[in-house]
Amino acid sequence: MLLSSFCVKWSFMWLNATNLHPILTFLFTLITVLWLLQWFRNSTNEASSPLPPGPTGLPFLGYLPFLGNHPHLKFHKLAQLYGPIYKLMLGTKTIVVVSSPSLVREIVRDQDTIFANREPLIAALVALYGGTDIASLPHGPQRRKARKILVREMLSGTNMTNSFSHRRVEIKNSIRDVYQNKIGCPTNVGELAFLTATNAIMSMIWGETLQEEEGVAIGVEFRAVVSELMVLLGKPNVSDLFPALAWLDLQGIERRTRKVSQWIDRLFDSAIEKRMNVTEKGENKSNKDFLQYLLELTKSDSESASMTMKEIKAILLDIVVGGTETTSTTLEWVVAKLMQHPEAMKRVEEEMDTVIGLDKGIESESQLLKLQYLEAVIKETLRLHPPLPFLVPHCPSQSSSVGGYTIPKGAQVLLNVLTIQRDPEIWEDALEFRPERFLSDDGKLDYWGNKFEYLPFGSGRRICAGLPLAEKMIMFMLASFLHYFEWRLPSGTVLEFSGKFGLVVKKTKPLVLIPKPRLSKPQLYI
Ligand code: HEM
Repeated sequence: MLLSSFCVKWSFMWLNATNLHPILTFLFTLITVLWLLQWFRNSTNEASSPLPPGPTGLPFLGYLPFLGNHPHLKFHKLAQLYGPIYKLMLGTKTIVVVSSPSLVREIVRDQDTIFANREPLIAALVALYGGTDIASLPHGPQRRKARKILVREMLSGTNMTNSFSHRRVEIKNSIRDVYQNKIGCPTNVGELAFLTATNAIMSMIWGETLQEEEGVAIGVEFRAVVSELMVLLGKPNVSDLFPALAWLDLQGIERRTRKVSQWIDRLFDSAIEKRMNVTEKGENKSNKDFLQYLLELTKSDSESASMTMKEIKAILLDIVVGGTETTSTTLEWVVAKLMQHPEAMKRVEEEMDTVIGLDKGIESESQLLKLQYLEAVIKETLRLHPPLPFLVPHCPSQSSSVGGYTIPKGAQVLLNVLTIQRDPEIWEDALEFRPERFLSDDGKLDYWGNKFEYLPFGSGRRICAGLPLAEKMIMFMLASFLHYFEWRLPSGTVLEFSGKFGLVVKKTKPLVLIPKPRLSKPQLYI
């Protein structure tokens, strides 16, 4: 019955289409064939073991027309309707959404080798050096090598301690800038956080390579570029969903991504050229920055360590793009939550007054380690507003069974952290902002993804490679912004908490606040 009514509708559409332009006729035929192939493939799978349940959608397009402007909220709603594992089609792509800790465990622990793969989409291939960056590479030796270089070299315990001074200088610069130029003025908190994070990360990567004024100018433009890239990477792209149509680039995503990535490539070229000039002159031999270390790998004889220039740029991209928007978005959500909950803000301030003191600045990492309530506030915000609510899609290298359902090879698997972290079956008063819950758990819920009910950084082989840096940066920036300044909403402003979809979900309406100094001595700001 369903099939026959579909056939009638379809023949009607077909007849109309054939009266149109021959290109449309060609497209129509192509899409029909692709859809039938997909339908046939799915029915064959279903015969062996069922695919997960899920909404049917329209022929060819699948669920695409129903996703709306807030796909993250739609995926969250569908989890409530279809349960902990559901499937939907977006064009020719199978999307599987997994929303329970026990099924996540099956994926990132029991079958991690199969699911630790990625299938980079067109925007990622264009922007991320042909998908040679850590986040896009499939599970295998090349990814292991790149990840090892990032995690063991740049983010090793020693390097994290040594790079504290870089973070301190850049955060101090931002504090001075706010004190001198923004007191009493509406200030975009996300933008401030982004510039601070970018400067701190760039300073760790290539130290003094870029001059100060050049750095500030780059920072402002860089934010626009990275924000656009995150949207382009997260947006459903017709070219991915219907590969046969990719050459048309109907939404212009490939063209826009190419433009953005050329901008970033020029930035890297300029930094690399300057670093090479400095190295040739024989300067900076003792205190190597990360770029210098990477460039030395281009000359390494060992195959397991040597890197091409393209691979180096891909790692740089992982750090500067992967580390800036995520960190600043988290910070913006945290400050927004604290503005909404003045009692929590008061407790944060009291803790800082006791640990640091109103007559002192933040000078060491050990001070930050004592700010336990602030840490709980960050964790609670990441629970309610994970910046990557579905992580980065995982893609099984072979068909596999999860929760009794087949997940076909090549499906895009979204681990629905948003729904898990707001599940009332798991969390008491799940939708309430209650940082205290992280104080009474004896530190069991950390960021390392061992408890599958709390995964803002993912879990398993693909867990965020920048986690040690992310943790330190958020804490340091946040503690500084809140210790040095008191923030208030401009009159007539209403706080709102909707998120704008992209790979990173950031606040739709930027958080704008007015700062006022908190500390007793002006010299602490200079
Ligand atoms: C608050 C800040 C951050 C958050 C919330 C965050 C979150 C995430 C998440 C959810 C993933 C995907 C995990 C998965 O697919 O299972 C990821 C991957 C990744 N992140 Fe982060 N991240 C943050 C900061 C950073 C920083 C500072 C860096 C770089 C220094 C970084 C580099 C990476 C890389 C390279 C990957 C890919 C890992 C892989 O596929 O093997 N991230 N991050």
